[in-house]
Amino acid sequence: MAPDPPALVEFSACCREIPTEYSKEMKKFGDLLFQLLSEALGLRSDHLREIGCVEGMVMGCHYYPACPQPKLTIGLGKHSDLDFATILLQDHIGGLEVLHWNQWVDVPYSFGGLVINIGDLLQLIWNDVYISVEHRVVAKSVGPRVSIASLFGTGLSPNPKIYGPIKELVSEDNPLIYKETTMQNYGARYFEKGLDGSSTLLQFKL
Ligand SMILES: O=C(O)CCC(=O)C(=O)O
Ligand SMILES: [Fe+2]
Repeated sequence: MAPDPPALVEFSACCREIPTEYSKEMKKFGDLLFQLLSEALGLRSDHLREIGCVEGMVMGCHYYPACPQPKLTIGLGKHSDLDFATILLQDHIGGLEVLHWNQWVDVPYSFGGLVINIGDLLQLIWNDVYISVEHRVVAKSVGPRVSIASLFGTGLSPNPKIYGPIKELVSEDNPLIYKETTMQNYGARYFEKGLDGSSTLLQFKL
């Protein structure tokens, strides 16, 4: 949906306006979110925007049908997002879980609530100051469940920008952990590996 949103005719007539409107609001919210994240790290408030963290946004719309045998299947396997950050809207069915101290913890549905997931590329440029969250979606016997993920990053689209740990966040106490990469290269490694439960970040450790 950003930087080049698809032409309206590419959407089915029934879902032209709401997703377009929603993506515009998410883009605005993304601008604010990355300002706050910059400030939280003691950087200038426009730091993350200036290096292009809000330039690209992909919207992933998920549909999980009700499952007759939820114990035998999984909605979406364990992974961390490859982008800078994701703003996630889930519905009342729930099922999203995050891995915390090796335990799966439920992320309950909250009316009007948005879940923010830090992605791999933010962990890389933050040099592990904050960690990209591993998460999954368990199958449910009720449903369908619908969720919309607004992923900030340009994924596999050509983008020459090079990303590496932000200088201000590297110190004697927090030495350089990751190699530099483009988003496209990171995305290619991420998809090549697939959702096997391990982190693509390991391939970028120095
Ligand atoms: O459906 C969900 O709640 C999670 C979706 C997700 O993890 C993703 O799009 O990366
Ligand atoms: Fe995800």
